[in-house]
Amino acid sequence: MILELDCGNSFIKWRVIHAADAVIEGGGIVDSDQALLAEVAALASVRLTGCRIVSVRSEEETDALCSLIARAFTVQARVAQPAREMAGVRNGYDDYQRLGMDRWLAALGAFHLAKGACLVIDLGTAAKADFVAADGEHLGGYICPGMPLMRSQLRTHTRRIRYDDASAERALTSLSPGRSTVEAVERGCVLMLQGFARTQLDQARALWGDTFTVFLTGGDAPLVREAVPLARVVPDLVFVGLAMACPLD
Ligand SMILES: Nc1ncnc2c1ncn2[C@@H]1O[C@H](COP(=O)(O)OP(=O)(O)OP(=O)(O)O)[C@@H](O)[C@H]1O
Ligand SMILES: CC(C)(CO)[C@@H](O)C(=O)NCCC(=O)O
Ligand SMILES: [K+]
Repeated sequence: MILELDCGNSFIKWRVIHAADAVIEGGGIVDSDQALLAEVAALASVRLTGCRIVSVRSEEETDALCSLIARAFTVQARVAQPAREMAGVRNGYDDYQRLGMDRWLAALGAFHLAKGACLVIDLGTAAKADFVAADGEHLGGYICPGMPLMRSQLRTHTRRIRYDDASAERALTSLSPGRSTVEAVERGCVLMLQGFARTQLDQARALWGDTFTVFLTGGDAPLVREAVPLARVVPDLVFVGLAMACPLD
């Protein structure tokens, strides 16, 4: 079985798949390396034969995680590396090594699934959009603060915005104008996220008319789902690209 890891800025998404047929044996989201080891170890009957990782963390942090995995499961992790071109997609950055690996792999996965022009909207700690043309040219993209960053900036830089996570969740049962601080902030930030997604869609239409596929991924994808009804929601899009960039046998 193969352990797959997507190390974002706030969370690590993991899953274990069968090497032969990619059937998913288990998975989860954790907020630390130690929690990851505990959850993977707790998965009964797991004998890992390989591990592949995509990370947007520092090289030191990623190396440390690889060492932990090597010690705990005796497998050598393969870490996805930047490329100028892969699987028919050409990296659009002036310096291809600077493009976030999560964005690059999501773009590879999306182009593979769409087999044509596509827009990827990935809503995590940061909100990202990437454009890949029908000929595989990655045109570039956008990075904005995601929901967690918008929220924490408001909390950090104002004196009177204070609320707990439970009331934040309750506030999102509707998007009508807020009648309390928590409603005003939470709904306002969701509308920002939806506005981001709609603007990307407008750009894609201007470029490609109606012939493109929109993919929605990342932990906060559900918050904009209704704003982008055409989108294919693919929570594991980065893993699709990871398998392409790091084949194991
Ligand atoms: N089960 C979950 N665990 C943690 N976060 C979740 C979960 N479900 C939804 N979320 C939301 O997903 C968001 C984080 O998304 P994601 O995990 O894609 O971020 P990330 O990969 O750490 O960030 P980035 O991709 O920008 O580096 C948070 O705002 C959180 O509220
Ligand atoms: C934008 C983030 C932080 C999102 O996870 C990541 O893709 C990253 O660190 N990218 C490097 C900067 C860039 O993509 O231009
Ligand atoms: K991510």
